[in-house]
Amino acid sequence: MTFDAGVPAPEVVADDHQLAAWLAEAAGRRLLEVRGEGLEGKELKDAGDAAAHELLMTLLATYRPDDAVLSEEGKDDKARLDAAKVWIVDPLDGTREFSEPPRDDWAVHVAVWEGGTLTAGAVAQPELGETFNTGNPPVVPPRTSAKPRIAVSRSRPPAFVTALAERLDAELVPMGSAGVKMMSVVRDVADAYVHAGGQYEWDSAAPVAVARAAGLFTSRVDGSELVYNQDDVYLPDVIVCRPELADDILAFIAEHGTEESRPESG
Ligand SMILES: Nc1ncnc2c1ncn2[C@@H]1O[C@H](COP(=O)(O)O)[C@@H](OP(=O)(O)O)[C@H]1O
Ligand SMILES: [Mg+2]
Repeated sequence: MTFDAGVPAPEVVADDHQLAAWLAEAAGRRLLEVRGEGLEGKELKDAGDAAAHELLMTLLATYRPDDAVLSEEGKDDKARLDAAKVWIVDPLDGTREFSEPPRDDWAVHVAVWEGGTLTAGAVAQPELGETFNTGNPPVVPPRTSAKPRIAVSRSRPPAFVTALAERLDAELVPMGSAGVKMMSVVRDVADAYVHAGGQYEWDSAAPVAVARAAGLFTSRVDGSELVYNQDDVYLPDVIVCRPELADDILAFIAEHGTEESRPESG
């Protein structure tokens, strides 16, 4: 089967925000197609990772031939460290959930890094028919829950987040994909996503760009800035939350640490 991504309009090609959204949406369509091919388990995971990566690499080579790319599924070309602009992509975030139809908690991440900072980003959630992006930043609705809700990994929730939830009198909302969890804060499905113990730049770059554009608080768990396009792309912790929760979350972590978080389990 030959997938047809279509052709982006000239104004889309001319704008990083719009191109990021178009690319994430196209890769999402490709992933929906792969999901319909009858594969299961590891075969479905591998097919999804590969198909979305290959499509994004082809499209980026076509529309941004001069820019560098850092992809979870590609070889890390360190030329990106000297590049003016780098596209940081996670072709399929929440691979585990992608392989468990009809779950909808998986995403495509496309971010742009330029001059030391994230300048654009898009997170597609194909099963929701939504592509959150910095070109048309989402408006965070008023909070509908008096009790804070903390989005947490469904397969490997860090132990300290359970303690944090007790302190804040919050409830945990388990779901897959780092991008889906950050967008859940944008969508008022959760009020915070707090993670430590392992992750890479592609897991957070695009959703952090979108969350910032939507006015949410973003940082490392020690309150320092999230920094991208580093030599070592391991970026193990992140907070995305409604601004009014940031002080309490940072204070709890400063006091108790994140030590109990479990190491990578695959
Ligand atoms: N401890 C850890 N070490 C490395 N990567 C981690 C991790 N915890 C979560 N991640 C990555 O963050 C993403 C979201 O995970 P989770 O759904 O458990 O919250 C997944 O990305 P991928 O699906 O792209 O591999 C996962 O691999
Ligand atoms: Mg990922």
